[in-house]
Amino acid sequence: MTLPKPIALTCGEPAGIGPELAVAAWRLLGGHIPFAYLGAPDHLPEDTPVQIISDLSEVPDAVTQGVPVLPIAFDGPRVAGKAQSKQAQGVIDAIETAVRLVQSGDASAICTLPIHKQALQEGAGFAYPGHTEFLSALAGGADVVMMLASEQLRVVPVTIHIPIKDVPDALTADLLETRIRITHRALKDQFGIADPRLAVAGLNPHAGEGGRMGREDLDMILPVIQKLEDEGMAITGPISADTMFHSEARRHYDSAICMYHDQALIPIKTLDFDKGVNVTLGLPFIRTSPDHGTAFDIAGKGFANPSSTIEALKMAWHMAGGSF
Ligand SMILES: NC(=O)c1ccc[n+]([C@@H]2O[C@H](COP(=O)([O-])OP(=O)(O)OC[C@H]3O[C@@H](n4cnc5c(N)ncnc54)[C@H](O)[C@@H]3O)[C@@H](O)[C@H]2O)c1
Ligand SMILES: N[C@H](C(=O)O)[C@H](O)COP(=O)(O)O
Repeated sequence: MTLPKPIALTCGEPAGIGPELAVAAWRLLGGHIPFAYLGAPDHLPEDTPVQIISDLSEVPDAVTQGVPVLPIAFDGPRVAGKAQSKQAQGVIDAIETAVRLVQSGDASAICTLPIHKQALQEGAGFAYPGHTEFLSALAGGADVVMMLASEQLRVVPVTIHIPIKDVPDALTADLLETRIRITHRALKDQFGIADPRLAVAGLNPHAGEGGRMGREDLDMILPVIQKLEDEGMAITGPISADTMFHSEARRHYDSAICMYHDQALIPIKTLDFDKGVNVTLGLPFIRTSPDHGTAFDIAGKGFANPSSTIEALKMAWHMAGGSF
């Protein structure tokens, strides 16, 4: 059987926990999921056995000896816990390199370690609020969906990285319908669910309480749901967001569609912070990521939990056709 190509694992913010997570993942996965770290070899913890490679075809041999590293130029050493402006461009270069490798077919998927958005904006004028939007742009403006997924729950925020005050205006019927259709398709194609069931949250308290606490639920969300239901989609809502995440409620859907970032991410990070995976749907390639950020407060101290990174690598590998 032919194995999928290796995964390109981008370093993310070197001041964060990314470098130590890459090494922990390599040790725990024991080479069963071949990946290359795209970053600076000297940013990895001191005792790391590093295998410098120049091409991803070298990964299957290299990964049994050490962490395969495809070097990306960085200005200076890592300072754990403190982002340096001069290193912001290297972080972006690693992501762009990974995308080139997956688009050329040299990588089967990309997995991204956390970036610090503020550091990238201040250091390199990074114009995107996150990987999701940057990857969409690198893929030619693809309509994408941010999903966070774990064994217990999948969630999709319809609006993503925008201020809460802008949410009502950004939420349109077109956007909602597009995000739902992409999610539905991906649940079939990438998660193997034959007839996905979707539960859509309302925007307002009690999903608007019949229009008494806001009209978006009735005027915009409900008609989209009815249209998709008429087409045969298994979809319900708008549901009051405060009651759709308890264990009995979760048994009735395969993904929750939420109206804004924290409505979606608070429940999954509360239930499954250690094992949640951030996956971008709608791209012409596979992208996963751990569900946490750069964790500057613990970077370099050696106790960052690698479980979410391992789950992200496993999901990418599985989606690429690999087994583990
Ligand atoms: N995929 C990504 O690139 C991504 C994801 C989330 C947040 N971020 C960014 O990360 C930066 C910091 O965000 P934040 O402080 O809100 O969240 P965070 O996830 O970095 O940290 C929140 C808390 O969780 C802890 N934590 C996080 N990951 C951990 C791990 N693997 N093991 C043990 N403890 C862990 C941290 O120590 C901290 O106390 C922000 O710039 C944010 O935008 C990036
Ligand atoms: N919203 C994500 C989270 O809180 O986990 C995080 O910011 C990552 O987003 P990107 O994958 O777009 O960087």
